[in-house]
Amino acid sequence: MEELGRVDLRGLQEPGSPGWEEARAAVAASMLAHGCVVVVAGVAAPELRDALFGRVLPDLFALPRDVKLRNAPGPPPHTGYFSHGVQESVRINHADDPDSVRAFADLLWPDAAGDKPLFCEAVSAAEREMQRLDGAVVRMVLESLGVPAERVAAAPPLADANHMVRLTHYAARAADDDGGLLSMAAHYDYSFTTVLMQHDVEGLEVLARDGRWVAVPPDRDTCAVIAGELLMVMTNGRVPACLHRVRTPSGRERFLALRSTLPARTSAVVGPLDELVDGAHPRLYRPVNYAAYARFKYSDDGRELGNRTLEAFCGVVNKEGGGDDDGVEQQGIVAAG
Ligand SMILES: O=C(O)CCC(=O)C(=O)O
Ligand SMILES: [Fe+2]
Repeated sequence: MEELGRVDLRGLQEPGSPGWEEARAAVAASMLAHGCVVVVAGVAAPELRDALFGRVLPDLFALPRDVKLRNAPGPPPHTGYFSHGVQESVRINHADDPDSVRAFADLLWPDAAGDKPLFCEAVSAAEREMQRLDGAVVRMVLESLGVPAERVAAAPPLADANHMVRLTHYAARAADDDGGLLSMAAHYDYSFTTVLMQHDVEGLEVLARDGRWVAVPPDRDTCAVIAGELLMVMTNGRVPACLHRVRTPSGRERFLALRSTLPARTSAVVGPLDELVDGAHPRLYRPVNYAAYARFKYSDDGRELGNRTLEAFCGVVNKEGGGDDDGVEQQGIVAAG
């Protein structure tokens, strides 16, 4: 049985640092098998992580709903605030820019109320930590697939990206004796990657390659890095998008901070890297405008397809001796993972 990798990335953020190659092998093995790796973080000050989960997130979600709704700039999936079942979530685009975080804080706490400096410091520190981990994981995966370093550095997840942060609250509910209740149904993220920062309360589960649901422990010094659908497209299917869900059998209230990498511009088109398409690896996806894909995924038609939207939208069925995209059916590739 193949386990999810757990790799210590402390002090290992740059290619060439001692231990990089060993860590790269472990990260790539787990990402290529499961679309997920658990990384030991420990870069940001632990007191800021404690402040984020102990004060900042509870204060944020204690605000009245109409206040949180001020941050709702667009329809799904760009919604800045949504609530569904026990889940409630806010989204901050370009959260690597301290001004974006500050603008979000100003929107929710327009006067002096609320500890805005702590909010901004804790959210920005978490974003920086998750961005560093994400950058290392993406570099390691692409390097191990043989993509040249300069292409890796220029590729959209590492350059020209929207580093989007979502902060989520799951309300407490009665403990679930048989553990069957989901707080969030199984889904793929449409991002390149998502880094998930849990804190003490269990919830994240990922589908491993052998078909088992694996709970990712909510350790304070780790983050999970999962592949989204854009990374699967970009790597021509080599990295499977990670199917994941949220299940909290203890019923405890839970907070989560996540950071997703998206293309910086909604006009961006993502396709398989040329280096990853060859005779042995025929093209699996047509280039996709990610914003159009995201709209489709959350449309009525998309919802009907459940977790098979990517293949329906841009999957290529390769025929023996084919290569003519016009005659290609738009269905049929089964999602890896
Ligand atoms: O709460 C979690 O651990 C996962 C949340 C998630 O998958 C999402 O918001 O897309
Ligand atoms: Fe997700």
